Amino acid sequence: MVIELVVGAFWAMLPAYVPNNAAVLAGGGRPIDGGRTWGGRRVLGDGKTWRGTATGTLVGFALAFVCNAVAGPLGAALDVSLPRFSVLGAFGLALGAMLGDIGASFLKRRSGRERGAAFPGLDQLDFVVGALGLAALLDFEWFAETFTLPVLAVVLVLTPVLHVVTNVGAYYLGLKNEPY
Ligand SMILES: CC(C)=CCC/C(C)=C/CC/C(C)=C/CC/C(C)=C/COC[C@@H](COP(=O)(O)O)OC/C=C(\C)CC/C=C(\C)CC/C=C(\C)CCC=C(C)C
Ligand SMILES: Nc1ccn([C@@H]2O[C@H](COP(=O)(O)OP(=O)(O)OP(=O)(O)O)[C@@H](O)[C@H]2O)c(=O)n1
Ligand SMILES: [Mg+2]
Repeated sequence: MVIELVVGAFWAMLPAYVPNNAAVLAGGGRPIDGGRTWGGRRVLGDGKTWRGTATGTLVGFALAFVCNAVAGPLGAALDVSLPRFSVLGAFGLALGAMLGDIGASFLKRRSGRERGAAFPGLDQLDFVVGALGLAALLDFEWFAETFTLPVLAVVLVLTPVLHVVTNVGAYYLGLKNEPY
């Protein structure tokens, strides 16, 4: 049924959703590009740091094991079947989410956008493409079992909505400088 599909898709994406939240909360320090420029513009910019990337990846990866531990009782209480994460699948989702976001910053700088500028569409889906791509690359069997076509369709519709809601929430809580 639809509710089970939406809850399952949200659950399967949690290790990809949380890394960017954690990076915002823990970010700062040395930028990944070390201040280097390409074509007169920063390669990535000060918004992509080693600390944010490492913390985001670790938090997303660790969350997958918490999810695995509670999926049984929580699924039973909600009367839904919640997907489990393989080690490589979890790592792919967490690191891939960070890499997707970093890739988007690279594209933003190449297209002349300064740090913090919006790139509608890319901002909402960069981490989804990175997360699903790396998870599929690292553990395709688990990926194909978990991210069936209906689940992928829900992820593509649900994520931009959640991204807008969390970013506007984080902006009004003073955690982000821009509401996107
Ligand atoms: C475990 C840690 C360290 C933090 C978790 C805090 C938290 C409240 C997580 C919610 C996780 C979640 C399920 C999010 C799904 C939505 C999603 C697609 C998020 C993608 O991340 C966006 C992030 C950075 O965006 P960008 O790098 O692409 O620019 O947005 C910023 C988020 C934060 C700074 C984290 C804290 C956010 C809040 C406290 C916002 C308050 C949230 C609401 C009012 C609504 C929450 C709604 C949902 C969907 C649960
Ligand atoms: N890999 C990352 C991703 C995010 N952040 C932190 O989270 C903040 C918000 O993230 P994001 O919106 O992705 O970065 P922007 O500063 O908007 O930069 P960009 O335009 O390059 O996306 C960043 O400023 C930075 O403090 C980080 O340290 N490392
Ligand atoms: Mg931003």
